[in-house]
Amino acid sequence: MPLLQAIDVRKTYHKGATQVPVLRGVDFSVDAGELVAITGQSGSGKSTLLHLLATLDRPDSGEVRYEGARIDNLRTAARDRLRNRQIGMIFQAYHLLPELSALENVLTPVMLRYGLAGYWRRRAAFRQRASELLERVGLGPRAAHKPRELSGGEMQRTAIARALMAEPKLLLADEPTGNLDQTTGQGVLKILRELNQETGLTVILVTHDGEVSAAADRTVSLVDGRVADGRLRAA
Ligand SMILES: Nc1ncnc2c1ncn2[C@@H]1O[C@H](COP(=O)(O)OP(=O)(O)OP(=O)(O)O)[C@@H](O)[C@H]1O
Repeated sequence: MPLLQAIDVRKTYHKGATQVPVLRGVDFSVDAGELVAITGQSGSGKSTLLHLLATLDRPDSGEVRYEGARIDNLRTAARDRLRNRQIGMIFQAYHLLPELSALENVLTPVMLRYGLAGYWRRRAAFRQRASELLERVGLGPRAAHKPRELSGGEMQRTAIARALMAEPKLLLADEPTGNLDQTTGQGVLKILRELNQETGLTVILVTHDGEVSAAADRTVSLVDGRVADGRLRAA
């Protein structure tokens, strides 16, 4: 069974009298352990699709399935639980909380999941894991820094550590290297690839960077609101 499936997913935006049909029947599936790149021209609907996969928005019709069960029609509480426990997300705008240190930002998913009392009981173990994740992305020495004291690449890596804190099975990333210079972007990509290989983390990332999609197992290309090809790359 695939980990994630989109079945005839459609989405049209309405702006006044104008209709913008973006997704016109998207079908694809991703198996556990894959690293898949979603590509397509600017405006082709990549971010829209990622938001639907992340249950941040709902399709007009069609289904999104996670481990075989529909997730496109979940109620808010169930959706929040799914996002908190199964799906990590990283965005181009890092959405770090400015008043918190890198370490505290990484800890926020477990605070949300377990509540402050629950967090407090297991605080030492959580802080240990958060520190290890920051080490993992090369930010051990920056743990106490606030976002404004971090570079773009460091903020992006903090966001990756945070996305992994709750041990998700699936990581969704919107242009994870988009704002970064080439070397830093390659570093971020390398981290995602290593996590994928070492822990079996499934990664779906949106990119318009050919180098990034070339590093993926497979590319899903959006053209005219549909998937153009699901070409398998040699391992
Ligand atoms: N909330 C919205 N209301 C109306 N139109 C929208 C909305 N969000 C996106 N669109 C339109 O939908 C289309 C797809 O947008 P989307 O952000 O999914 O594309 P993308 O492939 O991620 O683009 P890019 O590579 O430029 O980030 C665009 O034409 C955009 O103008």
